[in-house]
Parts: sequence; C-alpha cells; structure tokens
Amino acid sequence: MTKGIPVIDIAPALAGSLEDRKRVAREIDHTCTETGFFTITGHGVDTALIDALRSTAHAFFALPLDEKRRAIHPVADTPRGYRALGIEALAHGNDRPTPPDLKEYYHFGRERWPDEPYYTSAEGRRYFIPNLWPERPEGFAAVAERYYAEMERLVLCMMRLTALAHDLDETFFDDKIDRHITAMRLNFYPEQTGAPAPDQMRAGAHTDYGLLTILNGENVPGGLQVLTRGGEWIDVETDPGNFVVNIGDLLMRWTNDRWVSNTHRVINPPAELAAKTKRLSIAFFHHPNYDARVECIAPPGKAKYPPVLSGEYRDLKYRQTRVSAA
Ligand SMILES: O=C(O)CCC(=O)C(=O)O
Ligand SMILES: [Fe+2]
Repeated sequence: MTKGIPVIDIAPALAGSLEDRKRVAREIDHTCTETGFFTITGHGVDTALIDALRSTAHAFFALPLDEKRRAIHPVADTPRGYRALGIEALAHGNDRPTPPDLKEYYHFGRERWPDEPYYTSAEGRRYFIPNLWPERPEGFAAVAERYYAEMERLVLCMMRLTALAHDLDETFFDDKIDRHITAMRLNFYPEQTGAPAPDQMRAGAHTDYGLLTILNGENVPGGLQVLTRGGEWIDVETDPGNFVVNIGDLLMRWTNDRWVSNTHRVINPPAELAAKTKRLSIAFFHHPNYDARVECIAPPGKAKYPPVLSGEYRDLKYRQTRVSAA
C-alpha cells in the first residue's frame, strides 16, 4: 500500500456549531475535489449494530444456494432480495466490457412508507418495493432496519456538509432527499476456488451512481482500491469500525464536476490466499427522491450537463450493469 485516503472526524459536525460544520465541510471539500473518497470517524453509529449486521450477513451467505435463492425477488430488476454469482458486471456501467463480478449480494430498502401517491402510484411503486427478507438467520429484518435508519441519520448530516461545502444554504438538499430511494447492499465476495477469467474481479472498475455511498467493509486480501488522478490504484482500508464515504455520479453531476465520482474496484485476493479469503461489505447507496431534478450548481450558461431526474438515471445504470437474469 502506498498512501491511503484522508480520515475525517465528523464528530464536531454532528454535535457542534455552524462554524464547526463549516470547518468539517471544508475538509470534505478538499478531498472531494481530488479523490472523492474519505474515511469518516466520530460518526456515532454503534459498532455493535455494525457487527450485528455483518454477522447476520455472513450467516446468510453461508446458507446453501437453494435457500438463498428463495430470497430472489419476484420483480426481476428491482434492487431487493438476493442475487447469485454471475448477475452483474459493474464495469459495464462505465462502458468497460468485463466478465461478471465475483460476488453475490443481497439488497434491501426502506421497510415502510406513508400511504401517499408519491409512494403508492405506479411510478412510486417502481422505487418503493416491499423487501424480501430471508427466513434465516433470524432477526435479519430487525437489524437491517436499524442499520438503515442510522445511515439515514448520517447521510443527512453528510448532505448538509455537502451543501455548506458548496456555499449553499445548509438545507439545500433536504427537500430533494427527504423521500430518497436508497437501496442497501450486502456484498459477499466468496472464496475463489478457480482462477478468475481475464479482467474478472470481485467488482470491476466502476463509479457509483448516486449521491454518496457509505461503505463498511472488511480489511482482508482482495479489497477495495481507488484510482487516483495520476492513474495509480491505491488500497482503501475498510475498517469494520469506520465508514468509507465516496461520491457518486449524480453528485458529481450536481456539483458540475467540482466533486469527483471516482473509479474504484474490488480486486481478487492473491492466488495463494484465494481459496480461504472471503470478504463482506455493507453499502448504503444514497439516491435522491426519484422525482428530484438534478441540475448542475453552476453560474448561468456554465452547466456541463442538462438536468436529469434521479429515478431515470438510476434505471439507466441498472440496465447497463445487469448482465444476466436472476
Ligand atoms: O466492497 C467494496 O468495498 C466496494 C463495493 C462497491 O464499490 C460497490 O458495490 O459499488
Ligand atoms: Fe462502488
């Protein structure tokens, strides 16, 4: 490992004054204009909760394939439920043809919502879909819901810091994310018994689609790497007690490319360790309300992109990255 990504303590932003928040926002701004990846500490999320979701996820992925497949969602393209190996190639979203990623995953989202047309209309139902919880391990839904709620608390703070970093009113994003369509993923990269195909990785080089990704991962061989502006891949430590935050395409676009949605990948473990190294990561892919218009924050005439609707952008990315049916 050459150098790491910056570590930012956000505790002063969670508890402090506007001045404290502006100071933390400046720190975040500095790294987001460069690599778009940073580690946060002082986040206030109970490590027991993180550990509980991690061990629940490990127990789920250790189940027989037949049982895991019972958690495949009947709505084929929806970000809910289980997906087996061979379903997705993230690099396709960035126009890089690769074999499928060497991972399985389980998706979940918000568990309940008000009886209002935003959620219950035909359009709303494309984004607000009931979760399909596995029967085992017991308590999966409860721990996942608690974790999701903690991420919602944290991401609101992070988006307010994002607004401050762009000299916007602190609440600029609030009404664009108050009915967000965030899906979470438990990514499981199994032990590898055969050699990967050429260009095949745990997760191929890609950018994320949404606003901010909040990731909790394990530091084992075959982990996360990010590409620097200089074209060098650097290892990203994903300590189970911290979160790695990165910028997604929609936030890059919203900030008129001021903040960078950076390319990253999950590499394979070295051949001699591959048969005994598995890895789990937990990702919260924050995505605005489906009807939010993402319009570049730029002086008149300087916008690099036309406005796009959050939901349409998500659907386009899903179409690009899906390489096989369930
Ligand atoms: O597992 C990781 O560390 C990162 C996964 C990732 O980049 C993704 O799922 O988008
Ligand atoms: Fe990613």
